[in-house]
Formats: sequence, C-alpha cells, structure tokens
Amino acid sequence: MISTDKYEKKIAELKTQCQLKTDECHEAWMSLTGASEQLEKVRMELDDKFLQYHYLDQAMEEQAANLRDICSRYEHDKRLWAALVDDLEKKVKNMKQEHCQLTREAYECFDSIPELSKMVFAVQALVAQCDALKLKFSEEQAKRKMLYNQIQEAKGNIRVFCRCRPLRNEEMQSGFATVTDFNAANDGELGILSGGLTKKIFRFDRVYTPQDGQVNVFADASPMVVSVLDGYNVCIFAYGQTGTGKTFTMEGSEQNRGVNYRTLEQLFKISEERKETFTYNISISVLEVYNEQIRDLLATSPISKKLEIRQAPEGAHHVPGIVEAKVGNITEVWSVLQAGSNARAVGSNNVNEYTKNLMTEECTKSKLWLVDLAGSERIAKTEVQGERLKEAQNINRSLSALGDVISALASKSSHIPYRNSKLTHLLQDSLGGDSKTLMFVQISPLEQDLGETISSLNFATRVRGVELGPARKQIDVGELQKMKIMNKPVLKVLIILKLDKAKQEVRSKDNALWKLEENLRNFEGKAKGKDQICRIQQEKLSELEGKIASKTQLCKHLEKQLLQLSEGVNGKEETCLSLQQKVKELENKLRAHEHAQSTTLQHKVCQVKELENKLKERTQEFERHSAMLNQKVIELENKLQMEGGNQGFQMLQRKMEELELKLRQQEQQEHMLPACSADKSGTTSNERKAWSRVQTPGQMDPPSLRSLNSTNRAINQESVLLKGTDTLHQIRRRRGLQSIGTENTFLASSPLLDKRILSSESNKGRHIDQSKALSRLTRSTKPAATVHRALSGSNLYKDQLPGNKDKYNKSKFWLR
Ligand SMILES: Nc1ncnc2c1ncn2[C@@H]1O[C@H](COP(=O)(O)OP(=O)(O)OP(=O)(O)O)[C@@H](O)[C@H]1O
Repeated sequence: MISTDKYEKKIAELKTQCQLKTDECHEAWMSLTGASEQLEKVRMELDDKFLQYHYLDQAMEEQAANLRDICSRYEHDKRLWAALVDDLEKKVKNMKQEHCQLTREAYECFDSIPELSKMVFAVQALVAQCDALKLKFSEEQAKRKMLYNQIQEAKGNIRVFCRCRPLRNEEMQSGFATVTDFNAANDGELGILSGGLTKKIFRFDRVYTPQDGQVNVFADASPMVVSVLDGYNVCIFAYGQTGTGKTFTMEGSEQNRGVNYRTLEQLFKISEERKETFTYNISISVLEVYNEQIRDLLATSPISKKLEIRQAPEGAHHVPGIVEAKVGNITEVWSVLQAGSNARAVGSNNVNEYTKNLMTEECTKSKLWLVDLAGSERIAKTEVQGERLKEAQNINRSLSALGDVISALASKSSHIPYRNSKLTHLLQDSLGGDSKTLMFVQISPLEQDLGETISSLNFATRVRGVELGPARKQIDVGELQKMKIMNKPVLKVLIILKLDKAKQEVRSKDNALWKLEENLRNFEGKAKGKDQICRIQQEKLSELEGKIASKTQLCKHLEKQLLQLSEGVNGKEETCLSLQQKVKELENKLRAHEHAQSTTLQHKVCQVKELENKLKERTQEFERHSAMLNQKVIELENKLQMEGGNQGFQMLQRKMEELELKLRQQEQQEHMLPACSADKSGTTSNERKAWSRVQTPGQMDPPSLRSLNSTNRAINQESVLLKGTDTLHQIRRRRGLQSIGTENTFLASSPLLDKRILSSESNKGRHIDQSKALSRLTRSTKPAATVHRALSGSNLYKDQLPGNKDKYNKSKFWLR
C-alpha cells in the first residue's frame, strides 16, 4: 500500500509537471499565434504599401514619360524658333542694310537734283543753241540747194550719157569690125571711125565703155534722185538703135539691176533717211504708149478704158484714171514693176514709161519719168509692112516728135510742139525748162550699125545742146496755202537733219536726264517697296516675337509644371524611399520577430522534446516500478496464498481490484479527454455531458464505471504513458496540418503570389513549417490583401486554431 501511495504521489507529481509543461506550451503557442497574426497584419500593410508604391511608381513613370515628351517637344520648338529668329534677324539685318543703301542712293539722287537742274539749264541752253544752229542750217541748206541747182544748171538741165554695148560672142567670133574709140572716154569724148581713116569725135556728159557696169552708170545718175526728192520733175530715158542696150541700162537683170531699180532703191533710201523731217507718199504707175495710145499696165481690168492726157488748172499734166500704186519700199516697187512688165504687150516695140509721183510734206508734187524708148531705126531699115509698118511709123513719129521738141527747146523756140505725140505730151512737165532730163544714148560698136550710131549720136548731141532754163519746184497750187503755213516748220526740220550731231547730244542729254529721273523714280519706288517689305517684315517679326514671347511664357509655364512635377516626383520618390525604408525596417523587424519566434519555438520545441524525453524516462521508470510492483504483488499474493487463508487472500485481492479500478479510472479519464477534443466536430451535447461526468470520477455511477472498466480493460493492459506519447504525436501532426492548411490558404487567396507557389496541388503533400512559409511570404513582393479574410473565413483554420476556441477547450487540447 505504501509503495502504491508512493507511486500515486509520483504519478500526481508527474501529472502536475506535465500540466505545467502543457500550460507553458500553450502559452508559447498562443504567443506564436499572436506573433503570426501581427506578422500577417504587417505583411498585409506591407502588401498595401507595395501596391501603393507600385501605383505611385507607375504614375511616376507616366509623369516622367510625359515630362520627357514635353521636354523633347519644348527643345524641338525651341530649336525651331531659335532658327526662325536667327533667320529673321538675318533678313532684317539685310533689309536694314538695303534700306540704308537705298536711303543713301535716294539722298545721292536728291543731292544730284541741283546737278540735274544744272544739266536741264545746260540742255535748255543747248536747245537754244540748236535752234540757232537750225536757223543757220536752214539758211545753209537753202544756200546748198541754190548752189546745187546752180551746179546742175551749169552742167545743164539736160544731160546726156553715152553708152556702148559690148560685142556679143558670135560677133567677136565672126570678127566684126568696130568703129568706136574710147581712148578719151573719161573726158566724155567718143571717137567714131568712119571709113577707117577719119575719126569723128562726139562729146557727152559721160561716155561709158562696154566694160563699164551698171553701178558706174548709176553713180552718175543718182544726183537726179536727190532732185526728185527735192521736188523737181525728172525724166530719165534711153534712146538708141534696137538691141543697143536701152532695156539693159534702164531695167537690167535680176542679178544686174539697171537704172530703174537703183533709182527707186536710192529714192527709198533717201526718203528713209529723211523720214524724220519729210513724209513721202510715193505712188507708181506703169504705162505704155503703143500706136499713139496710152495703155495702163497696172490696170486689173482686161479692157482698159481709153486714157487721155489732161492738163490740171495749175498747168501740170496728168492721165486721169491711170492706176497709181502706192509703194512703201523697193520690194513692193519691184513686184509692181514685174506686174507691169508681165502685162507689157508681147512683141511690142513701143515706149514704156514709168512714172513716180512724189508728194512731200512741203506740198511739192514731183514726177520721175523712167522711159525705155523704142528702137530708133529708120523705117527703111526695119523693112516692116502692115501693122508693123504702122507701128514703126508711130514709133518714128514719137521719136521725131521728141526730136522736134528737143530741136525747139534747143533753138529756144517760142512754141514747143509737145502735143505732136503722146510721148512728148506726157513728158511735157519733165522735159523742159522746169525739169531735169537725163538721156542715155545707146550705141552699137559694130561697123555695120555705123549709120544708126551716127544718127543716134547726132540726135544726142542736139539734145545735149539744148539749154534749159533754171528748174522749178513743182509746187501743188492747191496746197499753196498750206505750204506757206508749213514753210517755217519745214525749214526747222531741215535744220534738225543737218544738225544731227547736236541733236544727238541734246537727245543723249535728254535721255540721261530722263534716265536719271527714271532711276530716281525707280529708286523711290524700290525704297517704298523695300520700306513696305521692311514694315511687313517688321510686323512679321513683331508677330513672331509675340509668338516667341507666348511660346517662352508657355515654356516657362511648362518648366514650372515640370519643376512642380519633378518636385512631386521627388516627394513621391522620397515617400517611396521612406516607405521602402519602412518596409525594410518592417521586414527587418519581421525577420527579427520571426527569428525570435522561431528561436522561441525551437526553444519551446526543445523544451517539449526534453519534457517528452523526461516523460518517457518517467514512464519507463513508472513501467519499471509497475513491473516491480506487479512482481511484488504477485510475490505478495503467493506469500499470502502460502501463509494466509483464503479470507486474507480474498481481502487482499479486493484491495488489489480497488486499486486497479482507481488506476483504470484515472487512465480512463486521461483517455477520454483527448478523444473528446479530437472528435469535437462530431461530438454531440450528450457526449459532452457524458464527458463532463467522466471528468469527475466521484460523480460516476458504478455500472458506468464498470462498463468503462470492462471496455477499457484492453487498454489498461497497455502502457498509459505510451498512450500519452501517441497523443503528443497527434498534436504535432495536427500542428503540421495547420501549417499546411494555413500555407495553402495563403496561397489560394493571394492571387499575386508566384504561380509556382500558387500551385496548391504541388504543395498539398509537402510539410512546410511556419518559419519557412513566413520567410517565403516576406520575400514575395506581391500583396496578399485577402489573406487575413481568407484565413478568418476558413473553417479549418477556425477549427484548428486554438486561439479561436475558448480557454477551456484550449486547456483540454493541451492537456492531451
Ligand atoms: N552694156 C551691156 N553689157 C552687156 N550686155 C549688154 C549691154 N548692153 C546690151 N547688152 C545686151 O544686148 C542685148 C540687147 O539689149 P537690149 O534688149 O537692152 O537692147 P534694146 O536697145 O533694149 O533693144 P530694143 O530696142 O529691141 O528693146 C541684150 O542681150 C543685153 O543683155
């Protein structure tokens, strides 16, 4: 009994120690749970901070990107505007320079105005001088005209040039003898050999050898052209035997123009030279006198009406109805002459006359007769009959009438028989005292033509012997009044012609003056234009400056915003840094706390292990003692059996049974407590009542105790302390499950955690202790805001966490 009490005492002590350890473990667990909760809170705060930091970081990045964009645009605009400003400044500088230049030039021009006025005075003086010179010139011109006429008169108003045709090829080949001697041709003498011995000398104004060309011939005839343009009637005609070169001299060929063409060419040339002083209206008529009938070769109608010669009231003769083609240049004249030539009667042997009517501004109306007479052969020689005879007779009549006129003029007869033939009648105004006449006497060099040659030369000599009076200008009486009015201006115009050089000087001065004025005007215009451009550019510049100012203001505003944003960013960065710092601190704290917790836990675990070991040792000791007690009991029973009677033995056996019962009740009590706490979820209220009854063995009824005794007999046979060891193992296992569950709940409810960690399947079977799980969560930067809610909402967590149960349950749990 004493040993049993001892054991009972020891058991009670051990139980007390065990209870104390269990309480310590419970406290440690509770503190761990509290630390975990705090840790969780800190983690959540950390996650929230991380999230905020992340958002702030994003906002900051966006702001930084915006700022960078604004900065780059600002830089670009700045560069652009700077370039524009530079460009404009350059332009303005150039324009200012140009403006200065133009102002300088304008001032120079302004300064040169006195010089210009001086020049104007000089020019006016020159003009006055010019007027004086013009007067002198007109006087000189009048004198020149007078002298020219005097010379012409001295030379004779009828001038005769003799021209001999060259021998033809066949004539030369045939060896025909010639009778002409040109040794003194330059002196105007022509020798004609007569009978091979005697030589007769003829004197003319000019004698042309067969070698003299058209140019030489016309050179002597050209003064007549000046006379025509000066207002005198002129008649140039060729007289001579057929085939001696009359047409050649008067018309010539296209390559070798004759007197007609060259005279007209000269006429237009001089009129062109005089165009500033005179206006010549030149008209041309081409007519033919055939069988004493005037034929208009320019008439377009095939049947031309009969043309008659009429005398105008002022005395001039004209042919009414004849075509007068107005010509402006030699080309037109040539085409008109060609038309007349084409219209000429084919095979006709008659007089062809070209007249030029010239009307000048001084109201003179002069005529130029260019006459190609028919051959002057004697009828006997021509031996023609019928119509040809009649034609030859008419030709001879014309020529003899011409001869008669010439003779009458030569003898200064009172009556000049102009009207004896159409030819002399037509030439009346141009063949006489008031006009100038030039006759080409054409001769043949052949001996066989000697008679005709002598006849022609004699006729020419007679013509040359005619002494005409001084020529008169053919003034149009109808325009006389006009002429009187225009006399002075005409003179003036003539002076201008003569004083060409002075006029040119005046003109050049005028031109220079005009140019200077023009330049001045141009400069003024340019200056105005430049001023306007300058104003426009200045306006543009001011506009651009305004723009630049607004841009600068905008830039400043942007810079301010940038600064504010930078400050904000800096503030945010500082906040972030402080937050990071805090996070770090918290992490450190957490780590330290974890470390402390883990250290404490390890310490506790070690303590629990030590306690377990001690418990094991005690249990083993207890077992040993039990075994010894059992041995002693058996020994005592045996002794009793041997020494005492059955009565004492039965009493002892009863006592043994009572002791065993007590022991069993204690065991039962110990055994029922963990079963109740382990199967709490499935425990009903009745069972709890039963459990409460079991707790107090004194209150238990004997049958229940008995039944319990019988049901637990098997257990009783085993070690009670071993069962206690199993219970500790179960606790450890549950704790492990709690850790796994907690971890899995964390993982399942934190979507931002790493996916590998998220995989609950892979982690389900793994045993992860809390310290590792916490460290992993601490390493994770992803927030887990829902962790606490997930944890608090989890039934498993609620059931398994001892902190969520009442103290009584906790104590029950840890009693186990
Ligand atoms: N000085 C000259 N030089 C060269 N050839 C000339 C010269 N004179 C006349 N002839 C030539 O002589 C020929 C006859 O000349 P042209 O017809 O002019 O004579 P004509 O006197 O007019 O004759 P007609 O009285 O029959 O009209 C032409 O072939 C012409 O070329």
